[in-house]
Amino acid sequence: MSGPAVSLDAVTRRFGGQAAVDGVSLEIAAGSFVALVGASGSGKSTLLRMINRLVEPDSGTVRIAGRDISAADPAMLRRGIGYVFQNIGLFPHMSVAENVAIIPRIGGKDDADVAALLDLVGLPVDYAMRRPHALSGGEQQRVGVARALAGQPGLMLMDEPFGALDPLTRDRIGASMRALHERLGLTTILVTHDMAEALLLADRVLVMARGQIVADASPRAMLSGEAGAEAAELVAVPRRQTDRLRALGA
Ligand SMILES: Nc1ncnc2c1ncn2[C@@H]1O[C@H](COP(=O)(O)OP(=O)(O)OP(=O)(O)O)[C@@H](O)[C@H]1O
Repeated sequence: MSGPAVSLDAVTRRFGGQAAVDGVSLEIAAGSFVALVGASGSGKSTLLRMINRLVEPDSGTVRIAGRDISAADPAMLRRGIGYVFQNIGLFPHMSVAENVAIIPRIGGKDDADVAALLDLVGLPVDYAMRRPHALSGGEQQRVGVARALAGQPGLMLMDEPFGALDPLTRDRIGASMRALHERLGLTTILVTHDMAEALLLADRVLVMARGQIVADASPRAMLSGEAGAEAAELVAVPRRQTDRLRALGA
């Protein structure tokens, strides 16, 4: 099984005359893991949210598995797409199990196998009866991932999902997301501010600036400086940190 291909053709979205996403054309291969990086305000979230129609483009076409999504019913469309974002917003009055099961229930699908989903995201099964407030931030994000997976999506859209987590937890959840991506044959698009995370998790890194894709390369090509000045500037940050750490340890 493989998640769907996603394609954008000259997609533009303006807010108050300013283009947040400016004529972006892009082909994302089925089953790939793509990271979207770039400065704050460069248009990453807007681009991502046009793929599940939380934001509508002013012009251009978004296709999933070759189908123009503007013709789809937005609710139906979202049933096939997992969406995880920072501070996922679990329902506080519901148990973890109820939070996870709500997506398939809304979608009219069979009940979710909550135990299997918790296991998939690395949470103990006995967490199922807890309320969200009794979980750490990282555990809540894992529940958010389980909830997003409950509808058995082929496509996962992740918007800074690990942003509020400590670095160790972030590293662990990132690695388990990559493993889940492989295991479930997903297509994954991850928005992140962390270039090291993008380089370590993704097959392909897209750099956005001023609403456009200004670099598009594999992590290896990004690291070797073949992806242009904007990418080199971003890659320089983790590289400088690594050098400084190495110097400290010497
Ligand atoms: N609903 C909205 N109304 C008005 N302007 C918006 C709206 N959503 C986004 N924008 C503007 O569009 C631009 C791109 O925003 P977007 O959230 O896509 O950037 P981003 O790269 O995801 O930023 P960040 O990394 O800070 O999350 C910004 O200038 C933002 O202020």
